[in-house]
Amino acid sequence: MGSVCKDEREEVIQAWYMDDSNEDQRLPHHKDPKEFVSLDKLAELGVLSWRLDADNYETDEELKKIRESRGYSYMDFCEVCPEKLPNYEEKIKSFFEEHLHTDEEIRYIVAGSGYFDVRDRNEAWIRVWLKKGGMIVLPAGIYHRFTLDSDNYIKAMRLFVGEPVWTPYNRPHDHLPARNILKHLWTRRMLLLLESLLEYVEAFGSIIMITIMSSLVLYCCILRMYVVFVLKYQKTYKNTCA
Ligand SMILES: CSCCC(=O)/C(O)=C/O
Ligand SMILES: [Fe+2]
Ligand code: NI
Repeated sequence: MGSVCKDEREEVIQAWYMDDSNEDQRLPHHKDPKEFVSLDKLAELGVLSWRLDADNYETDEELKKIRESRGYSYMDFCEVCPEKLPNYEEKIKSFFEEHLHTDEEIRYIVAGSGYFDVRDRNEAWIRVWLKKGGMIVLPAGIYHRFTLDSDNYIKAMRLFVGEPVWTPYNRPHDHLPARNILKHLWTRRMLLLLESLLEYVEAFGSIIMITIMSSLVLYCCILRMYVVFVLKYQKTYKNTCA
Protein backbone atom coordinates (compact mmCIF):
# COMPACT_ATOMS: atom_id res chain seq x y z
CA MET A 1 0.00 0.00 0.00
CA GLY A 2 1.35 3.45 -0.88
CA SER A 3 1.76 5.95 1.94
CA VAL A 4 -0.71 8.84 2.01
CA CYS A 5 0.93 12.10 3.07
CA LYS A 6 -1.91 14.56 3.62
CA ASP A 7 -1.23 18.26 3.85
CA GLU A 8 -2.63 19.19 7.28
CA ARG A 9 -3.32 22.73 6.06
CA GLU A 10 -6.12 21.34 3.89
CA GLU A 11 -8.21 20.66 7.00
CA VAL A 12 -8.62 24.41 7.48
CA ILE A 13 -7.85 25.85 4.03
CA GLN A 14 -9.47 24.67 0.80
CA ALA A 15 -9.49 26.30 -2.60
CA TRP A 16 -11.51 25.78 -5.77
CA TYR A 17 -12.44 27.44 -9.06
CA MET A 18 -15.74 29.33 -8.87
CA ASP A 19 -18.79 29.06 -11.10
CA ASP A 20 -20.15 32.15 -12.89
CA SER A 21 -23.46 32.39 -11.07
CA ASN A 22 -24.60 35.62 -9.42
CA GLU A 23 -26.35 33.79 -6.60
CA ASP A 24 -25.74 34.63 -2.93
CA GLN A 25 -22.01 35.43 -2.46
CA ARG A 26 -22.00 33.44 0.80
CA LEU A 27 -22.64 30.13 -1.03
CA PRO A 28 -19.59 27.99 -1.98
CA HIS A 29 -20.00 28.56 -5.78
CA HIS A 30 -18.30 25.33 -6.85
CA LYS A 31 -18.03 24.52 -10.54
CA ASP A 32 -19.87 21.41 -11.75
CA PRO A 33 -17.93 19.10 -11.51
CA LYS A 34 -15.95 20.56 -8.62
CA GLU A 35 -12.45 21.78 -9.51
CA PHE A 36 -10.18 22.04 -6.47
CA VAL A 37 -6.94 24.02 -6.44
CA SER A 38 -3.92 22.78 -4.46
CA LEU A 39 -2.19 24.99 -1.91
CA ASP A 40 1.01 24.56 -3.97
CA LYS A 41 -0.77 26.06 -6.97
CA LEU A 42 -1.87 28.97 -4.75
CA ALA A 43 1.78 29.42 -3.69
CA GLU A 44 2.71 29.80 -7.38
CA LEU A 45 0.38 32.83 -7.42
CA GLY A 46 2.21 34.15 -4.36
CA VAL A 47 -0.62 33.14 -1.99
CA LEU A 48 1.07 31.58 1.06
CA SER A 49 -0.70 29.52 3.70
CA TRP A 50 -0.16 27.90 7.08
CA ARG A 51 -2.16 25.91 9.62
CA LEU A 52 -1.61 27.14 13.16
CA ASP A 53 -2.93 26.46 16.65
CA ALA A 54 -5.65 29.11 16.96
CA ASP A 55 -6.48 28.18 20.56
CA ASN A 56 -3.00 29.19 21.68
CA TYR A 57 -2.04 32.05 19.37
CA GLU A 58 -0.70 34.12 22.30
CA THR A 59 2.07 31.61 23.03
CA ASP A 60 2.43 29.91 19.62
CA GLU A 61 6.13 29.63 18.71
CA GLU A 62 5.33 28.88 15.05
CA LEU A 63 3.36 32.12 14.72
CA LYS A 64 6.18 33.96 16.50
CA LYS A 65 8.68 32.53 14.01
CA ILE A 66 6.57 33.55 10.99
CA ARG A 67 6.10 37.06 12.39
CA GLU A 68 9.83 37.45 13.06
CA SER A 69 11.01 36.06 9.74
CA ARG A 70 8.51 38.12 7.69
CA GLY A 71 8.70 41.26 9.81
CA TYR A 72 5.02 41.29 10.84
CA SER A 73 5.40 43.74 13.71
CA TYR A 74 1.77 45.00 13.71
CA MET A 75 -1.17 42.90 14.89
CA ASP A 76 -4.85 43.50 15.60
CA PHE A 77 -8.16 41.66 15.22
CA CYS A 78 -11.06 42.17 12.85
CA GLU A 79 -14.37 40.60 13.82
CA VAL A 80 -16.99 40.56 11.09
CA CYS A 81 -20.53 40.51 12.51
CA PRO A 82 -23.17 43.27 12.88
CA GLU A 83 -22.50 43.73 16.62
CA LYS A 84 -18.73 44.13 16.35
CA LEU A 85 -18.05 45.77 12.97
CA PRO A 86 -19.08 49.43 12.61
CA ASN A 87 -20.93 50.11 9.31
CA TYR A 88 -21.34 46.35 8.89
CA GLU A 89 -23.48 46.36 5.69
CA GLU A 90 -21.26 48.95 3.99
CA LYS A 91 -18.09 47.01 4.93
CA ILE A 92 -19.53 43.68 3.72
CA LYS A 93 -20.17 45.36 0.34
CA SER A 94 -16.71 46.96 0.10
CA PHE A 95 -14.88 43.76 1.13
CA PHE A 96 -16.60 42.03 -1.82
CA GLU A 97 -15.58 44.68 -4.38
CA GLU A 98 -12.66 43.36 -6.43
CA HIS A 99 -9.60 45.27 -5.18
CA LEU A 100 -5.88 45.17 -4.50
CA HIS A 101 -3.55 46.56 -1.84
CA THR A 102 -0.05 47.95 -2.20
CA ASP A 103 1.11 45.65 0.60
CA GLU A 104 0.49 42.04 1.59
CA GLU A 105 -2.91 41.18 3.09
CA ILE A 106 -2.22 38.82 6.01
CA ARG A 107 -5.11 37.14 7.80
CA TYR A 108 -5.06 34.45 10.46
CA ILE A 109 -8.50 33.05 11.32
CA VAL A 110 -8.87 32.54 15.06
CA ALA A 111 -12.66 31.90 14.97
CA GLY A 112 -15.37 31.36 12.35
CA SER A 113 -14.72 31.12 8.62
CA GLY A 114 -14.91 33.02 5.35
CA TYR A 115 -13.98 33.17 1.67
CA PHE A 116 -11.02 35.06 0.20
CA ASP A 117 -11.40 35.03 -3.60
CA VAL A 118 -8.27 35.61 -5.70
CA ARG A 119 -7.76 35.99 -9.45
CA ASP A 120 -5.50 33.44 -11.11
CA ARG A 121 -3.18 34.29 -14.04
CA ASN A 122 -6.06 33.81 -16.52
CA GLU A 123 -8.37 36.08 -14.50
CA ALA A 124 -10.47 33.15 -13.23
CA TRP A 125 -11.72 33.39 -9.64
CA ILE A 126 -10.29 30.93 -7.11
CA ARG A 127 -12.27 30.77 -3.87
CA VAL A 128 -10.08 30.18 -0.80
CA TRP A 129 -12.08 28.95 2.19
CA LEU A 130 -10.40 29.70 5.49
CA LYS A 131 -11.49 28.20 8.76
CA LYS A 132 -10.21 28.52 12.34
CA GLY A 133 -6.43 27.88 12.33
CA GLY A 134 -5.90 28.87 8.69
CA MET A 135 -3.50 31.69 7.91
CA ILE A 136 -3.07 33.27 4.49
CA VAL A 137 -0.85 35.89 2.87
CA LEU A 138 -2.15 37.55 -0.29
CA PRO A 139 0.73 39.21 -2.14
CA ALA A 140 0.70 42.95 -2.80
CA GLY A 141 -1.01 43.70 -6.09
CA ILE A 142 -3.20 40.58 -6.41
CA TYR A 143 -6.85 41.30 -7.24
CA HIS A 144 -9.07 39.77 -4.56
CA ARG A 145 -12.26 40.14 -2.48
CA PHE A 146 -13.67 38.80 0.77
CA THR A 147 -17.04 37.50 1.89
CA LEU A 148 -18.43 35.70 4.92
CA ASP A 149 -19.76 32.19 4.25
CA SER A 150 -23.26 31.07 5.27
CA ASP A 151 -22.16 30.74 8.94
CA ASN A 152 -21.92 34.55 8.94
CA TYR A 153 -19.05 35.02 11.35
CA ILE A 154 -15.28 35.42 11.26
CA LYS A 155 -12.62 36.73 13.63
CA ALA A 156 -9.28 37.31 11.93
CA MET A 157 -5.90 38.40 13.22
CA ARG A 158 -4.53 41.08 10.88
CA LEU A 159 -0.76 41.31 10.58
CA PHE A 160 1.33 43.95 8.88
CA VAL A 161 4.95 45.06 8.38
CA GLY A 162 5.15 48.35 10.30
CA GLU A 163 2.27 50.85 10.37
CA PRO A 164 -0.76 49.29 8.63
CA VAL A 165 -2.20 50.63 5.37
CA TRP A 166 -5.62 49.12 4.64
CA THR A 167 -6.48 51.19 1.52
CA PRO A 168 -8.30 49.05 -1.07
CA TYR A 169 -7.76 50.05 -4.73
CA ASN A 170 -10.81 48.85 -6.60
CA ARG A 171 -10.26 47.31 -10.02
CA PRO A 172 -8.89 48.61 -12.37
CA HIS A 173 -5.67 49.83 -10.75
CA ASP A 174 -3.11 48.28 -13.09
CA HIS A 175 -0.81 51.31 -13.19
CA LEU A 176 0.25 50.80 -9.55
CA PRO A 177 3.84 49.50 -9.07
CA ALA A 178 2.38 46.66 -6.94
CA ARG A 179 0.93 45.20 -10.17
CA ASN A 180 4.43 44.90 -11.71
CA ILE A 181 5.62 42.75 -8.82
CA LEU A 182 2.99 40.18 -9.78
CA LYS A 183 4.31 40.13 -13.34
CA HIS A 184 7.81 39.09 -12.17
CA LEU A 185 6.74 35.51 -11.66
CA TRP A 186 10.26 34.20 -12.17
CA THR A 187 11.58 36.27 -9.28
CA ARG A 188 8.68 35.06 -7.13
CA ARG A 189 9.34 31.42 -8.09
CA MET A 190 13.07 31.75 -7.36
CA LEU A 191 12.31 33.34 -3.98
CA LEU A 192 9.89 30.52 -3.14
CA LEU A 193 12.51 27.97 -4.16
CA LEU A 194 15.18 29.69 -2.08
CA GLU A 195 12.79 29.88 0.87
CA SER A 196 12.02 26.14 0.77
CA LEU A 197 15.74 25.38 0.29
CA LEU A 198 16.55 27.39 3.41
CA GLU A 199 13.75 25.65 5.34
CA TYR A 200 15.19 22.32 4.15
CA VAL A 201 18.73 23.25 5.24
CA GLU A 202 17.35 24.45 8.58
CA ALA A 203 15.36 21.24 9.10
CA PHE A 204 18.06 18.87 7.90
CA GLY A 205 21.05 20.99 8.96
CA SER A 206 22.27 18.46 11.50
CA ILE A 207 21.88 15.56 9.04
CA ILE A 208 23.89 17.51 6.44
CA MET A 209 26.60 18.28 9.05
CA ILE A 210 26.77 14.59 10.08
CA THR A 211 27.06 13.56 6.39
CA ILE A 212 29.86 16.11 5.77
CA MET A 213 31.71 15.09 8.94
CA SER A 214 31.48 11.33 8.22
CA SER A 215 32.59 11.95 4.59
CA LEU A 216 35.61 13.85 5.95
CA VAL A 217 36.46 11.02 8.37
CA LEU A 218 36.13 8.46 5.55
CA TYR A 219 38.29 10.63 3.30
CA CYS A 220 41.01 10.87 6.01
CA CYS A 221 40.94 7.08 6.53
CA ILE A 222 41.36 6.43 2.79
CA LEU A 223 44.15 9.02 2.62
CA ARG A 224 45.91 7.41 5.59
CA MET A 225 45.61 3.94 4.01
CA TYR A 226 47.02 5.36 0.77
CA VAL A 227 49.99 7.01 2.55
CA VAL A 228 50.72 3.82 4.53
CA PHE A 229 50.55 1.82 1.31
CA VAL A 230 52.88 4.20 -0.59
CA LEU A 231 55.41 4.28 2.28
CA LYS A 232 55.37 0.48 2.54
CA TYR A 233 55.79 0.18 -1.24
CA GLN A 234 58.71 2.64 -1.24
CA LYS A 235 60.41 0.69 1.59
CA THR A 236 59.95 -2.64 -0.24
CA TYR A 237 61.25 -1.08 -3.49
CA LYS A 238 64.33 0.38 -1.72
CA ASN A 239 65.05 -2.99 -0.04
CA THR A 240 64.80 -4.79 -3.41
CA CYS A 241 67.15 -2.29 -5.13
CA ALA A 242 69.74 -2.35 -2.30
C1 LIG B 1 -11.69 38.81 7.75
S1 LIG B 1 -10.81 40.22 7.48
C2 LIG B 1 -11.91 41.26 6.57
C3 LIG B 1 -11.59 41.37 5.14
C4 LIG B 1 -10.47 42.34 4.90
O1 LIG B 1 -9.92 42.91 5.79
C5 LIG B 1 -10.04 42.60 3.56
O2 LIG B 1 -9.12 43.53 3.39
C6 LIG B 1 -10.45 41.96 2.49
O3 LIG B 1 -9.91 42.18 1.33
FE1 LIG C 1 -8.29 43.19 0.74
NI1 NI D 1 -8.89 44.99 2.09
